Amino acid sequence: MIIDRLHEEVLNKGNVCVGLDTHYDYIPEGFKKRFNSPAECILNYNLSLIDALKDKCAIFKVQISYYEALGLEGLKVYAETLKYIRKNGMLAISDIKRGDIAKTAGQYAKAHFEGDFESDFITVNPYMGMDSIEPYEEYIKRGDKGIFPLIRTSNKGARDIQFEKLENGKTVFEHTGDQIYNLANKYIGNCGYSSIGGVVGCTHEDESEEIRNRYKNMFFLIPGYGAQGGAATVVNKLLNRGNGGVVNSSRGILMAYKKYENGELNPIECAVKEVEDMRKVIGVIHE
Ligand SMILES: O=c1ccn([C@@H]2O[C@H](COP(=O)(O)O)[C@@H](O)[C@H]2O)c(=O)[nH]1
Repeated sequence: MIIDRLHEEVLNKGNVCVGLDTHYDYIPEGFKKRFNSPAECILNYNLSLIDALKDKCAIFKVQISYYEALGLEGLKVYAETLKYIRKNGMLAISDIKRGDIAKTAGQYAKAHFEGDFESDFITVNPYMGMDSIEPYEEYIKRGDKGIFPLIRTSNKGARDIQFEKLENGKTVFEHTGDQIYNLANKYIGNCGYSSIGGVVGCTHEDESEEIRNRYKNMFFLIPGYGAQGGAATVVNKLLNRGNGGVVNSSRGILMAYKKYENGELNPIECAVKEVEDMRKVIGVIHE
């Protein structure tokens, strides 16, 4: 199962998930000067980061919106970035957050688990119901693909809907998470986690320990670290003896150079330092 590979990557390289939400504005002027177009520059920034970080992170997450926003040129960069990650033996999460009726979800599955945009994991939005997740199962069953449905997101607005109490006494995110968890239990790998994981942000502390205990076999994609202010203490509650999750930081790594004097001259080295620092504060126990 694909989750066994991710579990192994965490054992070997720690819990960092490097987010490639690569906006042209995030790249320093000196780096930009070497290229003829924003698309070419973004691709080269990504490739340089992948080369420098592939031995220091568990996985890369590519946020599709930053590439879609640049039209066809951007989508070519998106495809090339995914190809490069996977060609280097690394795993990729495509952060696409799709959610639609089953027939349409089937096309999303084909689009992101095969062909030009093939990825190892995708994020999905389960709030249209469990039938919107079913089409991905065909790929999960085969063993080499996985999904991360949204459960409790990192944004402030998560409280608007996901934290609401239902008549059954559960919050909306627990009700959703429980249904995902039931399905996830069909696809447990040798490592004890399922290839159906869950997105749980590290910006809301209160229920974090409870969430970890409620979803024991669920591998978490944990966004919110760095630019959104998510804390290492929350991350450690969501992890399970140092495994069971990867922690994403995108802007915090892409623009790490801003923390250092003259950092813009060496943005890739600054990103490496950021990932190394991140590894030191999260998920210290591995077994
Ligand atoms: O709950 C969620 C789900 C997904 N995300 C995504 O993670 C990254 C976060 O970027 P930062 O720059 O590290 O804040 C981004 O791609 C989001 O779309 C999330 O933040 N929260």
